[in-house]
Amino acid sequence: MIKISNVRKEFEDLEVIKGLNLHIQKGSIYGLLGSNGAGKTTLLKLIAGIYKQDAGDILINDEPVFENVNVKKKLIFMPDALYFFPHTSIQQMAHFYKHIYPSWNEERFQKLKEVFQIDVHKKIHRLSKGMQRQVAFWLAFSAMPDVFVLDEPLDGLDAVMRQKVKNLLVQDVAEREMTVVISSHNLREVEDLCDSIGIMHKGELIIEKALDDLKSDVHKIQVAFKGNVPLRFLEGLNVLYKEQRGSVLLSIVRGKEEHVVSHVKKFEPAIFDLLPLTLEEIFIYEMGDVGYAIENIIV
Ligand SMILES: Nc1ncnc2c1ncn2[C@@H]1O[C@H](COP(=O)(O)OP(=O)(O)OP(=O)(O)O)[C@@H](O)[C@H]1O
Repeated sequence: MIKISNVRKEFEDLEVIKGLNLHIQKGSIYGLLGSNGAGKTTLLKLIAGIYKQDAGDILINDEPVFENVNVKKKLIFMPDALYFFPHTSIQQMAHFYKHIYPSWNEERFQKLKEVFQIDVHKKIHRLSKGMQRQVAFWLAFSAMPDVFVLDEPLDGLDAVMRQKVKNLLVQDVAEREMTVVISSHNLREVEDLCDSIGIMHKGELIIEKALDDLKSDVHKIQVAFKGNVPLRFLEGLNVLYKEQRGSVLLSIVRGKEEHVVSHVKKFEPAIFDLLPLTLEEIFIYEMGDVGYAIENIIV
């Protein structure tokens, strides 16, 4: 669906995207994570055809996106800083969208009044930040895009509205295979929503995996032994991090769960817990691996 091959982008001699490759399946919700300044917004703007890459290809359904009306009429980009025409009402903006997006669904726009409950005659620039964000979603969902690219989209929405918007997103993915690319620093939200994850750092994609694979590959283990930790205990494990807290040894290990469990049990620990890592913990570990670490990653 979305295919990015060897893409590079520079701003004034600063290489912001460094030969990046990415493949996003149709009907997938792809979460783009990364450190500040990693290049996420730049990448999203390249995918949306707002920026032109200096090298490489960006294809949506096998067509280049930049200055391609055919692709852009089926794609919506929601930036982190929203922009609406000044002095325009929701109704007028809907009218504008109707002429831009051939798949605009007026019935859906009317129906979504029940969800968003804002007077369509209100001038958008007079609404609160969160309400403006609601209007952006309202218009986007009514335009029925095939591809929805969102940069930090849920910021500013209250918890109830966040849930409603997430439900609408998931519904569009399930019912008509909309493809979603979403960047966020809220990892819990990404964990709820996304099926695939890409982690960026300094213009590169350092990890790209299905969320389930990412989570089943790394574990947190807590063990305690009657005496000292047996000498060869850690040797058979792929240890990413370890920390002794009193008699308990906490470690993060990579590998299949069955292998980890059978290895640990051979040493007959007095206490043994194997816990899944949250996406937040995986993110922090992976960033640590590329030199972007904090002191203590076990929480
Ligand atoms: N229009 C621009 N002109 C010059 N430099 C830019 C421009 N846009 C982005 N950059 C630079 O590109 C780098 C990546 O910025 P980008 O906004 O893509 O990062 P990000 O991953 O979205 O960051 P954050 O998580 O902090 O929002 C930064 O060093 C930024 O200063």
